[in-house]
Parts: sequence; C-alpha cells; structure tokens
Amino acid sequence: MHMEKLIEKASVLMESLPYIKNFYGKTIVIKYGGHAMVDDELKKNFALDVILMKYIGINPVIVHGGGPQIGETLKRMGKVSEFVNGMRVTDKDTMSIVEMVLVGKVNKEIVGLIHQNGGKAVGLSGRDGQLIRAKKHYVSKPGPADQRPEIIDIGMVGTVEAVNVEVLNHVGNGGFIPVIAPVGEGADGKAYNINADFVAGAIAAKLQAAKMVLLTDIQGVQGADGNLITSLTLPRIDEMIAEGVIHGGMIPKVEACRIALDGGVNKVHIIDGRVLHSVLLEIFTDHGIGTQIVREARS
Ligand SMILES: Nc1ncnc2c1ncn2[C@@H]1O[C@H](COP(=O)(O)OP(=O)(O)O)[C@@H](O)[C@H]1O
Ligand SMILES: CC(=O)N[C@@H](CCC(=O)OP(=O)(O)O)C(=O)O
Repeated sequence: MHMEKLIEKASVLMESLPYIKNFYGKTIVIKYGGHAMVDDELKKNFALDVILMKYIGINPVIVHGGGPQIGETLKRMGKVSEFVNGMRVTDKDTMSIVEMVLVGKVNKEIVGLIHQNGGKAVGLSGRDGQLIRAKKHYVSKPGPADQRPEIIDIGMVGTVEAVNVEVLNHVGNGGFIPVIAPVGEGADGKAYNINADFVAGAIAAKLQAAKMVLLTDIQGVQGADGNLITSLTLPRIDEMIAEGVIHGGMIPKVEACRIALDGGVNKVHIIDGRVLHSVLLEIFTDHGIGTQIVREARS
C-alpha cells in the first residue's frame, strides 16, 4: 500500500481520538430496531461496532426490537396484528409469541453474532434480575374538544415503571456486553410487551448514559417534505406529532428520546441502521448522521 494511503488511514483513526477520550468509561445505550436487522452483512457490522466500543473502554448496552420478526411468526400462525400509536395490540396468546420471538430468537441471535465476531455478550430479558418492572399501558386518544380522551386497552402492553440496573452493572463490569429484550414483568408476575424504544429510553436514563442511539430503517426524522431534519427540539416534536408529520413507529422513538433527555442523558440520536457501520460513524466521527434531538434550542 502507498505511504499516502497509510497516512490517510492514520488520520481517519486520529479523528476518533476526541470521541474515544470523551466516551471512555461511559455508557452508550444502542437500540437495535427489528427493521435494521435486515441482512447478514449489516448484522455482522453492527456486532463488530459494539465489540470495538467495548474493547476501547466504552460500555455499550444493547436494547433490541424485533417487531418485523414477531409479525412474521404471527403471520405463519395465521394471526394478524393491529397497532395503536405504533404499539402492537397484544392479547395473551400474542404475548407468548412475542416473548418466544424476542427472548428465544432475536436476543440469542444478537448474542451469538457478538460471540462469532470476537466479543462477549449476555442476553437478558427485562424479567431477568428484576431489570424492568412493567405496568399496564393504556392508550389515550384525544376526542372532540368538549369530551374526555378515549382510553383504549391494548392488552399485555406495558410501560416501564422501574429499572433495576444491578444486573447490567454486573454484566458490564464483568466484560460482557448486555443485550436486552424488551419484555418486562408486572407486579402480577406476568410478562408485558414493551416497545423497545421506551425500554432503551428508560435504561439510558437510569444508567445516566452519555449517549443513546436509536437505529431504525429510515435516515432519521423527516419533515413534511420528506427531507431529513438533522436537529430537533422537544417542543418542535410535539408540534410535528400534532401535525401528523411524526406518526406510527416514529412516535415511540421520539418519546423515548424525551424520556432519555428528561432523565439526564446528554445526547440522543435517531439514525439509519441500514447504513454499514452507522453506529461507529455516529459516535466516532465529526459527521454525525441522522437526527439529533435536544431539549430546547440553544440561544
Ligand atoms: N416524520 C417521520 N420521519 C421518519 N419516519 C417516520 C416519520 N413518521 C413516521 N415515520 C415512520 O416510522 C418508521 C420507523 O419506525 P419503525 O418502523 O417502528 O422502526 P423500528 O423497527 O426501527 O423500531 C419509518 O420507517 C417511517 O415509516
Ligand atoms: C408494544 C410493542 O409494540 N412492542 C413491540 C416490541 C418489539 C419492538 O419494539 O420492535 P421494533 O423496535 O423492531 O419495532 C412489538 O410487539 O413489536
């Protein structure tokens, strides 16, 4: 290889130094969405990115989704899912399938990928080590101005009531990357299906993560014209939801960003998981990708 090419490589490596210094010893929560787990090359590169983070002294914590994978299994069993505000209506039978797919399949696949690529990981569901205490979630739909909002019961869907990070600290300090499935346990001892974005937001807040990155299947948050918005404030997000510009699966994502920011997380990003090495690009280069969400506009 030519000397100039080698020197160019060195300068690319050096670009990451300030970021490595900044994040050394800190926690970064990464939510790996089901839609970003599309092909083997992407999945392998995701695993390599988090392994690299771990070996340079950052503490990555992975929360995964698996919505499309749950959908496929349900379809094979002749069941169709309905979504309300981006959340799957989950009856008892559906809950068993959700837990089977998320914990038994997707979680183990990610743990396996990390092992095959030279890292060490431990898979956990929110039911392990009392990691996630869930409470039943009801959806409230605003009705006409003079009426109360309509309350909709969507079954065994939960929100995060409490997070106990003891088990995460043991796993992380022992040199393992924790990989978390978004299933929580209620006070009734039952499993609850929680949108993975909410789990990531709550865990990032509880761990006081330096950064939270949500990987999805789109370039970031788009405006009404379809163009990427690189930076957004929480008040602007409220407007965009009211205008219907942010809808469906993007709602839990921006709400998870709010949970993380309100909980003291410094930086939150929604990025395109279909881009190879998107995690590395976001964390270690001067060119952040996707949408960064901040509490309010800086004056
Ligand atoms: N304003 C918006 N900008 C970008 N995507 C949006 C917006 N509003 C809704 N969406 C939808 O949200 C989807 C991402 O959510 P989802 O499919 O649930 O992702 P994941 O599986 O990664 O959690 C996008 O593919 C897009 O269809
Ligand atoms: C309540 C609810 O909707 N839970 C989600 C959990 C998985 C998830 O969030 O997966 P993605 O991040 O890949 O969408 C579901 O059943 O699909």
